[in-house]
Amino acid sequence: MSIQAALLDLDGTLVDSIPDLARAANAMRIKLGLPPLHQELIAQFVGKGIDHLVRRAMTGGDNDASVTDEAFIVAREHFVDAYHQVNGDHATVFEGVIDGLKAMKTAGIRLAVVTNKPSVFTEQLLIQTGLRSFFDAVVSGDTCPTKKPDPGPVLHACSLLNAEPADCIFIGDSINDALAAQAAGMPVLVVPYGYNEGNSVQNLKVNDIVESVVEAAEWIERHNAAIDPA
Ligand SMILES: O=C(O)COP(=O)(O)O
Ligand SMILES: [Mg+2]
Repeated sequence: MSIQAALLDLDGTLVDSIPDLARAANAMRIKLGLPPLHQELIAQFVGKGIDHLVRRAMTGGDNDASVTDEAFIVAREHFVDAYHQVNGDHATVFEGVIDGLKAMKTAGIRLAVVTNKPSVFTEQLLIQTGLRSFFDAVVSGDTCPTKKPDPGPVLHACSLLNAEPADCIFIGDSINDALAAQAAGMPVLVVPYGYNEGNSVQNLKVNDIVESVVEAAEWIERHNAAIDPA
């Protein structure tokens, strides 16, 4: 079947949101009496939703350090307050995103965002960056009972788009996207410029690595032309 819909990840694929996420994480740390962390380290904590980011930012990435539920609740509130204030301020749309989305739209491909970011922040960021109107559906980290790498949010996006998973493709930047898309039964392309928890995308099991969303649009066009030559 030809590809009829594309599901795109947000942080690290469409938008470089690290400057704002790092500001909010460091504002949280300062409230907790902790020194700020380097932006590059904070970037490794992004991709599994904000609860994961808050926990990792509290411990400075030390997986063995324990965080009490009470301390986590306080820290999360600090993070959410700070991120509300800065979300979108220093975020930039990656090169090739607008042209790639336009090309897919022109080709009749329906588009959805599937992100682990909570919906209040997703909507704010999509509107502020001017990307919201490209998308027929948006699934955020709190839309479904589970987050990526679980396939639940990916399958939910398919049903919102009225598309079978086998007729969709996922475009993301991390292992969470690759695992969720594969478990949902669709091919996945990854971009190398995102976060992927500090690891290279070269080792991910994906259908292809594309340099940009424009290249992803070209990949889909080639795929569809091979299946259904005009
Ligand atoms: O961890 C996050 O909040 C961002 O996640 P995303 O890469 O799924 O957009
Ligand atoms: Mg991402």
